[in-house]
Amino acid sequence: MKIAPSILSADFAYLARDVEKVEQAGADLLHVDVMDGHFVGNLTFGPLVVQALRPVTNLPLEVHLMVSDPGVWAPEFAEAGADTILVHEEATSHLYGVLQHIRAAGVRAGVVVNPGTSLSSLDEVLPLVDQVLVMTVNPGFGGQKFLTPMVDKVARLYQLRQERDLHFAIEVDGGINDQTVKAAAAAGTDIFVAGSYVFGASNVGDAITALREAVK
Ligand SMILES: O=C(CO)[C@H](O)[C@H](O)COP(=O)(O)O
Ligand SMILES: [Fe+2]
Repeated sequence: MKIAPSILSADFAYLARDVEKVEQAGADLLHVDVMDGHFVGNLTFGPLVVQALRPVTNLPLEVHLMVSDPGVWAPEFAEAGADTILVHEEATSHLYGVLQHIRAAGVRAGVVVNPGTSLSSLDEVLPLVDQVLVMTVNPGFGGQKFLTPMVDKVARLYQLRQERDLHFAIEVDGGINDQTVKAAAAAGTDIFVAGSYVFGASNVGDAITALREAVK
């Protein structure tokens, strides 16, 4: 399993310090939630924050684009040093092209589905992506409750991957803690985003260890 702490729940006044903490605690990658106040009702980071983080960590940076114009912003985040860029299916009518452009820039490309979006809408892009992110909360805010019905969606995605002999990583995002992680893991998740559970803990190392222990 890979654990991707979401810096949405970090202390923004001490971002580099918090990133260093999770890196030392054994996080596998860093999840950066980019929100534009339009696609979702919250505003967070721009490419300059990714550019600032790049030299302070060796962790791969994955950018979760919750913006209305992913085709406009993806190149900016690629340039800023993103290793993976995740684009919402719901955000663009040019999903295939945006994913192609991300890959052409030498960056891993992923697609994201909101809880209400069917996996069938990903049929044509699955062979093109390195990662599929199943939202397990409605996007926009950290600290929300895990949507249990999404476990079945992950299981169906896992099955689809096998049937079509594809190799994308399966990721979940939202409401992951030492309990919800179990069902998500059993359904076939490879990468677990965790924001409030990790950064809200008194010891981030203990929180990351608890996630790993929970799925053993
Ligand atoms: O994309 C997100 C919200 O849109 C966040 O990555 C997600 O909510 C993580 O936070 P938490 O683990 O606290 O639920
Ligand atoms: Fe996210």
